[in-house]
Amino acid sequence: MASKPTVLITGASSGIGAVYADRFARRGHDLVLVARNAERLESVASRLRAETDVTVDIIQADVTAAADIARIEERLREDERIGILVNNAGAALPGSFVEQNAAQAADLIALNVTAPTRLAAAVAPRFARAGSGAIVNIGSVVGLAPELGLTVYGATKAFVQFLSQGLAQELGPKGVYVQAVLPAVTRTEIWERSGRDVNAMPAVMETAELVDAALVGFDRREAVTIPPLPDAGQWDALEAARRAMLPNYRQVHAAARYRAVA
Ligand SMILES: NC(=O)C1=CN([C@@H]2O[C@H](COP(=O)(O)OP(=O)(O)OC[C@H]3O[C@@H](n4cnc5c(N)ncnc54)[C@H](OP(=O)(O)O)[C@@H]3O)[C@@H](O)[C@H]2O)C=CC1
Ligand SMILES: CC(=O)[C@H](N)C(=O)O
Repeated sequence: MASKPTVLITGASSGIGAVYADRFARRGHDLVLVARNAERLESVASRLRAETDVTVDIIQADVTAAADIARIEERLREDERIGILVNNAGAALPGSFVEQNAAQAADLIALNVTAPTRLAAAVAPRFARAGSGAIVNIGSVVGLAPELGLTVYGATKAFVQFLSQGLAQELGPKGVYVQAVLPAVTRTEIWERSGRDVNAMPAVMETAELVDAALVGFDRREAVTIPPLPDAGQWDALEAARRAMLPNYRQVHAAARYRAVA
């Protein structure tokens, strides 16, 4: 058995996932790479096999297809070499909420919400039993910003963040590390695929810088890593404000401002 855990990365055929594959390979981790486009996956895999000593398997799969995700879940449950899951596969939608339709929203939720939840659920019991392992979930700063007009996409990413923070609470004491990574605009195909021009954005991070920063957070075992945020204190303040409200939710009566005036 390899001394370093194998890393399973979804959405590794391009963009952020392909850079994660590169970086974990260079750290000496064997890889299992997942995406729909087998040719592109194989191209990433063969380059990494040539440039590093690691073993790279590919799984051609659509994580929204029942039979395909079942195969990945089985691999996560049974392959004890896999010690890190990177839930990265994702997409965005073109247009505004009224320009999108219900089927597009459901498809996006299947990809950005259901798939990472299922994969985390498949692997978490084994990691918890072993007392080790890591789950990295790629969210987005859009999940913190309803103002941006990317409502369904942002809602899926808010879910990813909550899922990650909740899993960190549940699994952290069992020795399992869970990280939410929240990129902002990063130069990848997601923009073109969702009908947007990344070059029209005022600030764009390159994938290498994004992933290298995310891995600094990973190595520090941060629960939430926001690579573009200059002042970490702003995130800490948001978390402190949220936590300060927790004891106030336990009430028998509605708050005074909601009581009917006699
Ligand atoms: N780029 C950005 O500005 C930001 C991106 N993110 C997040 O980063 C993650 C990676 O996206 P990014 O690298 O930007 O975009 P890309 O479009 O370059 O990568 C998306 C990856 O997901 C895979 N994928 C898409 N749909 C499926 C599917 N149904 N089944 C399996 N794999 C799938 C794609 O491969 P294939 O087509 O071969 O299946 C591809 O490898 C996403 O979760 C995204 O939301 C977050 C914030 C900002
Ligand atoms: C909106 C997007 O497409 C982007 N992936 C982001 O999260 O910023």
